[in-house]
Amino acid sequence: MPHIVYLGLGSNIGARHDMIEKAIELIAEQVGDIVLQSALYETEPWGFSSENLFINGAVACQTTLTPLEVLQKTQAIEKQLGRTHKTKNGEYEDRVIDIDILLYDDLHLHHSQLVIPHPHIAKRPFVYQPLCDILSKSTLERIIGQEIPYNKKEAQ
Ligand SMILES: Nc1nc2c(c(=O)[nH]1)N=C(CO)CN2
Repeated sequence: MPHIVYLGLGSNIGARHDMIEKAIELIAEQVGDIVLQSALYETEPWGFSSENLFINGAVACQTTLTPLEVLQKTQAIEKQLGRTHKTKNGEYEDRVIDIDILLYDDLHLHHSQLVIPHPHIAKRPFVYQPLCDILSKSTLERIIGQEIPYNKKEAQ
């Protein structure tokens, strides 16, 4: 039975658009067909300071993998694309590529390595803006059980 996994993508150093595109190609090969793809947005670093703006996007991917298998694949793809480590002292830092699992169908999962839905969707515009390109805000709010402070028309 196929599932739909929503992934968030971000890059703020190097060839940012190329990195995101390359990540999407590898996701299509290793996780499953991309069924929807958001616009790419240039965003201010959120939660830390850096002069390097991010490119953020999101995709919906049809997969037969389990959530933990998706995590293994996306972490392997991050490594393939040159990501060396996740964080330094638990603080955010510049990164060539970041792939986050945002949603997996309407599953709620609490695992030591993985929490789904991604716990910070509702407070991170760089996550919910692209996600709302490919999923209705009301569906997203129903799945996460929280309201999203977002108005697509005002955001143009
Ligand atoms: N704009 C933006 N800010 C961030 C991002 C990101 O992808 N985009 N990722 C972070 C850690 O995951 C921390 N801050």
